[in-house]
Amino acid sequence: MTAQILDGKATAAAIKSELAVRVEALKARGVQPGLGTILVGDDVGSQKYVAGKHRDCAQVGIASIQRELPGTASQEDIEAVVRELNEDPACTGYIVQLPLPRGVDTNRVLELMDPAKDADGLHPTNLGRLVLNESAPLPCTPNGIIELLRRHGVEIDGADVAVVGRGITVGRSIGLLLTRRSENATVTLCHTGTREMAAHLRRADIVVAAAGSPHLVRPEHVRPGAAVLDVGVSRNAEGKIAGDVHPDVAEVAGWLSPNPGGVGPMTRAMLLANVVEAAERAAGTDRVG
Ligand SMILES: Nc1nc2c(c(=O)[nH]1)N[C@@H](CN(C=O)c1ccc(C(=O)N[C@@H](CCC(=O)O)C(=O)O)cc1)CN2
Repeated sequence: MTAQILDGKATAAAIKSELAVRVEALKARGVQPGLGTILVGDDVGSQKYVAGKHRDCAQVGIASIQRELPGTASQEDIEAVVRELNEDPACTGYIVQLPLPRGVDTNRVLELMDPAKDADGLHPTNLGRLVLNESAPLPCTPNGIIELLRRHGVEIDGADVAVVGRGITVGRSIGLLLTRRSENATVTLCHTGTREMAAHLRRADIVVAAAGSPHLVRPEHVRPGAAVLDVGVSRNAEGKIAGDVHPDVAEVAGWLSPNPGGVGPMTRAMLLANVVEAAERAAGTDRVG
């Protein structure tokens, strides 16, 4: 078997075209959505991801607001920029690029954000709303994974899903989305303390690998025909990317998201979707395009 590719790049391009129409409709009503980013430090990966977010904004007509701080910035320096974007009317939504440098209290920074401007869906109020089944911006990578599966016709309803990794951008929140009535999956969250991880993976219809551990998921871990999403990214000394999924998994899986070109572009597309939805909500209608 050779897996069908879950093409995130092409899917994200289609989503961006749909969003561009909605942004036009907002602008026709005098509403200009604007995405802010706060980048602290000089991590090459983070710089690339933030640059990509602003390229996407230009493509769909969203204004860009960029704030950069050195890796030596203090907690107070970062919080001052958060307060500034909370108050800036041109910034209709924003993100704090993660991870923040060691020593910074990430939770305190996230909690200081205005939840109405939280374009990542990572503010505790918005995560709480998700738990309570209330309307909230959805975390971008989990939402991107679901959209990627849906648009490729992979059955989620009733599926057994194994997630590897308990980070805040993916592992912690994806179960909240996948177990909603609209998705109806059964989710097992595996992590470094999980015994028999191979057995959990082998049983799954869908595997989401988000551990940041190169080639952790190997062909013998995957049920033939399963869908495998490669989310983790590790970079070697030369900056070359390795995903969490071994390339030979393509011989066993029914669907496989490439890395790069899979979940990453979908994460960015869902960020834009959150910005557009927030602007539409603020304009007094759920969808104007
Ligand atoms: N505030 C946030 N921080 C982080 C998030 C997040 O959702 N919000 N997720 C990740 C990084 N991330 C988004 O910020 C992200 C990762 C990957 C990509 C992407 O498009 N990757 C490309 C490859 C790019 C390259 O060459 O390196 C791909 O997969 O094709 C975009 C965004 C952690 N931080």
